[in-house]
Amino acid sequence: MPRPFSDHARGVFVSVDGPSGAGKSTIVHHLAQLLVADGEDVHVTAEPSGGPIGMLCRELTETITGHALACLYAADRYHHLEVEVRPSIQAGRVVISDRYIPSALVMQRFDGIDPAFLWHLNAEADRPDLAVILEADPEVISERLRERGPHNRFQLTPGSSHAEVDFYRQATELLIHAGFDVLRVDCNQRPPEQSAALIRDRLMTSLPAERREEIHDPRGGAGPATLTTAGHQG
Ligand SMILES: Nc1ncnc2c1ncn2[C@@H]1O[C@H](COP(=O)(O)OP(=O)(O)O)[C@@H](O)[C@H]1O
Ligand SMILES: Cc1cn([C@H]2C[C@H](O)[C@@H](COP(=O)(O)OP(=O)(O)O)O2)c(=O)[nH]c1=O
Repeated sequence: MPRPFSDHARGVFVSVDGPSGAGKSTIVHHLAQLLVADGEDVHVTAEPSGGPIGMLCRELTETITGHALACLYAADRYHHLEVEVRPSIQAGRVVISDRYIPSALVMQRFDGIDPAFLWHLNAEADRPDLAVILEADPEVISERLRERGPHNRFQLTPGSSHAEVDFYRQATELLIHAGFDVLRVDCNQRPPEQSAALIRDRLMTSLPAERREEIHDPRGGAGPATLTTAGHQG
């Protein structure tokens, strides 16, 4: 079962998902900067991870489909948790992952996979302390994607942004129903810096009191806040 917040030694785990072009990578970057300015040690990571299974995901997403690809992404997630995410959380860092479980509940739907299968496949992955879902209208994101060009085969299907937004809506409902702490952020009009500030503020209010006090304390002899970044950001 996913571990509750109180099991984390000191750190915090935040995931950021949302349709391609919604602004995940940009917002993750700004959020990390804000948290470092607050004195936090921050570790920015992404899925697929920079590890060996993540590399396979990147290599094979164009050629492997369906259940096999869903299992490959889930394998990467469990390995990523074990070797990178949990150790960082246990070291007291704020870990921000650009894509996590919600992306799996959405992207593999493009290959027609049953949401119940995707849910069970990911059921043992740690629950983030905060699951951020970026929301934007299909017209807004498809325009951004047109400008930058397609990143993957999912984006080549006509109307893919509409389907993706719809899949995210369903996934978000599922996550909320399962008790995830979900923060939906409307990214249609809001500049990415503002979205990042909103997430940071929400993070502060949902942290246990003793952790909030630590953040607001001057670091004293603790040394400067650090920002580490895993390879292969999205
Ligand atoms: N709120 C926003 N308003 C306008 N442009 C944005 C906004 N957020 C992101 N962008 C732009 O949209 C593009 C996609 O952003 P990116 O962060 O790569 O999205 P994602 O990681 O979700 O695919 C980038 O060119 C980025 O500068
Ligand atoms: C985490 C995850 C990613 N993916 C896919 C979606 C993207 O095609 C790719 C992530 O690449 P990324 O570089 O983040 O894509 P983008 O810039 O478009 O956001 O991996 C899945 O299919 N399932 C998953 O569980």
